[in-house]
Amino acid sequence: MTGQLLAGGARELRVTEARRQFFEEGACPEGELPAEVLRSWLRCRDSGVDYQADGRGDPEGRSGLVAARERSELLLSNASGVMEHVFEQIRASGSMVILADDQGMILHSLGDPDFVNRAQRVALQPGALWSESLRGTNAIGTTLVEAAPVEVIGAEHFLDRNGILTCSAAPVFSPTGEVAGVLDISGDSRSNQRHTLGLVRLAAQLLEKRLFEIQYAREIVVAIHARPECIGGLQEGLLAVSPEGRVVGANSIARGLLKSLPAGLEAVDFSAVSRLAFGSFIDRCTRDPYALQALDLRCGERVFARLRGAPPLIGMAARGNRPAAESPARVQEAAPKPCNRRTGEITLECLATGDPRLQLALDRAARITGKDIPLLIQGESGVGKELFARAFHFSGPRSDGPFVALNCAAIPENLIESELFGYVGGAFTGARREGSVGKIQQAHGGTLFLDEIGDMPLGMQARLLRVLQERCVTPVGGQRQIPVDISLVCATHRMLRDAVRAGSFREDLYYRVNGLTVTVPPLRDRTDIRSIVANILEAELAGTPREGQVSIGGQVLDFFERYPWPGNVRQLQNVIRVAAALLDDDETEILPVHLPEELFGADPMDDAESGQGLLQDAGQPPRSMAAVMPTAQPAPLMAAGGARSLDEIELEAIAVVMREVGGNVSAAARRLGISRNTLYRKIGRMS
Ligand SMILES: Nc1ncnc2c1ncn2[C@@H]1O[C@H](COP(=O)(O)OP(=O)(O)OP(=O)(O)O)[C@@H](O)[C@H]1O
Repeated sequence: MTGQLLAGGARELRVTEARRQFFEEGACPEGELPAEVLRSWLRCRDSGVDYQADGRGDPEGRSGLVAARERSELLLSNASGVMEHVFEQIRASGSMVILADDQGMILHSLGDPDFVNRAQRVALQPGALWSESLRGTNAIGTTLVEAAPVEVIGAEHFLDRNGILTCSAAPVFSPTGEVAGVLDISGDSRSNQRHTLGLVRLAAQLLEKRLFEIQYAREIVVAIHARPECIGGLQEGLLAVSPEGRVVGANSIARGLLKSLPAGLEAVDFSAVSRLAFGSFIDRCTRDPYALQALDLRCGERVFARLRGAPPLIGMAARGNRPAAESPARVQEAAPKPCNRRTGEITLECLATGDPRLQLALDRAARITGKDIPLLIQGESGVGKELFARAFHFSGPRSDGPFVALNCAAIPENLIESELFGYVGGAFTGARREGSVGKIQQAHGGTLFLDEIGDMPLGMQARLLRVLQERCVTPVGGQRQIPVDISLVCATHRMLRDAVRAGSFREDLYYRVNGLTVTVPPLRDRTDIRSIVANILEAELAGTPREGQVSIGGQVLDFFERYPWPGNVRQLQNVIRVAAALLDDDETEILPVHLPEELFGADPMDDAESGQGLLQDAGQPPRSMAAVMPTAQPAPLMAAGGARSLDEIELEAIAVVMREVGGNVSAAARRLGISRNTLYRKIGRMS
């Protein structure tokens, strides 16, 4: 403390001497004063401010104050809470907290009565103008000029009469980057506190944040910071972005991070500050609203980012690359989107590969896109119901909105409620402090896909019905109803009508969810297997060096067309994935040898023992891959043309053993005394 006093005393002496040199000798005492104070002294001298003045600058009349307060109403009404909070920290320190507008007019103050009386003697009170041009160097006026926090202690004030003050001030920036006002803490020059400037800076940031949140309550707000742990705290940068991807607001921290935002923000596109397009950012956030996304900025820095606010805003954003007023009819006229099977962005048209039953379902679904009619998709497991639902979503006017899927059979009954409806912070033990946004809300502006709706618990069915009727959702533990705008698509592998009869599915919900019912046929009944295979292979190899290089052998395709596919398209997809992975570097055709072992007869439906097999009757579905192995009739060692080659004999031996073991490669390898890999290689030569 004594040290601090001594340091304070030495500083005072230095400033007194600098003052003498400046005013009496016209010198510029560099190094003796903080740079911003010296800059200010020079400005004051250049503009003719009289440092000995004492009669100027009395408070404006009451009408001036009323007008100024009206002009800064938003600032004033939001500042009082912050000011009270700051005042609590400095109470009894002989100080006051002051809010001034962007001209330096004091709008409001809170202070210790003792100091308030003394402050009034120098007109530090509401209604007084503390611009630098009027009162010389002072924390409020100089902060406005410098647009940065400033501390002015004792004799550093330009006017002699203000030497009794010590003042610390920080600018409050508007969300468009202009200085909207100044927060200041002033006290007796003898009681300068070291941390005051830090405190007033924090308070200004808090106020800025509040103003930002109010102004952009309806916009998409993105929180950013270079350090992930700062997101959610006072230090986070905030960006407000319009649904079209235009940055319309940024707090001062975000401006610091982005480096090149102009004040006023006219026409700044998100892509001008970030390398990741706004639509892609929104997509990532929609997939996981709580994950931090890394954003590489155009200025070369990397920050972490998270969407703030309720997901309804996400929906609006995602839709927003097109004007809100655009009619569904026009949207449908737009050029069809190309299929992207890897990202799941496909349309109903992409799914039309020639099967007449599926075509009927596609045509009917296409007629209701953009209409408020719920779609119910029926079909066995793995037939492509979710893919159908996605295609329906991407074929309609909501295609730029989120597609949010929930499998009602895959999550425990006690979690469905919070997954679907979300919850507020502290709603139950183990709940996240910040709460969680449910799938229904996440789907706002887009499509909610409820897979296996028939497995939804009855209690949940009642709540879902209410949401569908009222178009509002109330998170678990919350009171507020949040409006939602969703298109509903449900899927089930069982007959919902039977579930209604059995009492496990509510009849009223049944009628709500099946506006239109379509059925996706099982793979064994489809006539377009070759097209599906081609699509799967293409998607599987896309982006790899083998893209477009691999084909599927005729024998394998024949087998695929006759196999019953109990696991439907999902099983077929796995088979092709494995086969593609088993290809050697120099192989470009998928052959029987590349197919997974279970298709070779390990299957319980294996028909090897039934005597059926290698030579199938046309039209008879094979039960195993053994059925498509080459015919293996034992042949004599000597043929008509003389002794046969060792290769031929070896291949025949393999074919005989394969037949005996019903196509089971492991068993055949054991019996032949060679490894499975060697056997695979040799079988490859046979095909
Ligand atoms: N026509 C198709 N072409 C290519 N791949 C397809 C096709 N139909 C479905 N698939 C693929 O098959 C897999 C299973 O499809 P999907 O998940 O849509 O089936 P589902 O009927 O919803 O399954 P479940 O009943 O188990 O939920 C997915 O990986 C999907 O991409």
